[in-house]
Amino acid sequence: MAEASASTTEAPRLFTVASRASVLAQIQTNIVVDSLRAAFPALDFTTSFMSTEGDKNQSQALYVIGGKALWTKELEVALKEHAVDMLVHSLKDVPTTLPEGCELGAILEREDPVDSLVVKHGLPYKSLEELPDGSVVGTSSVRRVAQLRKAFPKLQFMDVRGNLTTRFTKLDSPTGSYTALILAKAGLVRQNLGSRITCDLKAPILFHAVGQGALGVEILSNDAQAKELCKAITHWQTNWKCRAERAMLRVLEGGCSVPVGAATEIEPLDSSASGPTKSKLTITGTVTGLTGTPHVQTTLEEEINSVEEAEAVGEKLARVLMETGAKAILDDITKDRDAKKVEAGVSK
Ligand SMILES: NCc1[nH]cc(CCC(=O)O)c1CC(=O)O
Repeated sequence: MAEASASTTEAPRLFTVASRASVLAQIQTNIVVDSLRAAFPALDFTTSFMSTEGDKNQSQALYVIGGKALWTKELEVALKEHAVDMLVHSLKDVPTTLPEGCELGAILEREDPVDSLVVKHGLPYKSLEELPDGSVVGTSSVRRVAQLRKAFPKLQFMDVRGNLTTRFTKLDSPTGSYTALILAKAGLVRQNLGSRITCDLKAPILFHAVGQGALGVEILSNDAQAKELCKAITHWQTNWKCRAERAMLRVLEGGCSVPVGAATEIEPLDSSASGPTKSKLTITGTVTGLTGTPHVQTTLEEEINSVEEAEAVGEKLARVLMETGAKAILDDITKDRDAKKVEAGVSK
């Protein structure tokens, strides 16, 4: 703790922890600041919230307005200008490759990473199986639609954008067209809306997104003090699992808008160890065609001793997936998207 405080000749450093201005982002930032304060009671922390391009542009499809960097770019500018010290992100929204000079300093303990079903207020259904034929299910994730289309061919999946409040208003409106929404459980729970969940959709029905449910803290690579603070709030099991998932996605070259799913478990093999220790990592990766087929899925189970070894397992998993059909699926999607961009008048 003492090493992290400023030298006695200078004023103590105030750490500004920043994120997007959405309700969820603010809640997540407060989780990070609470952990920092608990670990470093003598240091000063404050928060800063800014709206990003992704928050402002809610009408155009995500593949038109750009990739994942949409949510992080403005924040990274503030980080690089030293206007703020740490950025809090939903890890699943963080690109697998960060800009030069930035890195993920911390990954905090994951909430349940699964997706959940929320049914329109007043309707008696609990699960996707119970929804009447033709029901409209709202989700803007190609991963969810691709994986669910084959098992539920009689349901219609429709895009829904906006923050959680907007989405719930659209769902519950008596004249609205949605019968249900699929959302990440973690976001619902963190916003105290867990009571609206009618069921969880887990593997093997639906594999969650890479990094889903975990918080990531981005810092400048040359900020040794921030790095040390981040190390103290990192949950090593979540870190190993999510680094493996992200390494897989990096090799698959997918952003948030590719139908890649994951399910990861880690079992420490030395139960007496309190920190990172030899563990059994079990990771499943999936890549699904946009219509539900083809679907490739592989599970690797390996003993690992470090986060680097976790990443190596994720990379290996991606290579196996690529060789067994993922490459054809992803190439197809890229072609299709480029064609749509040309139609929409956007240069690639
Ligand atoms: N893409 C939007 C997004 N980014 C993170 C979350 C929820 C929290 C999380 O997964 O960590 C959500 C909403 C959702 O997918 O329902």
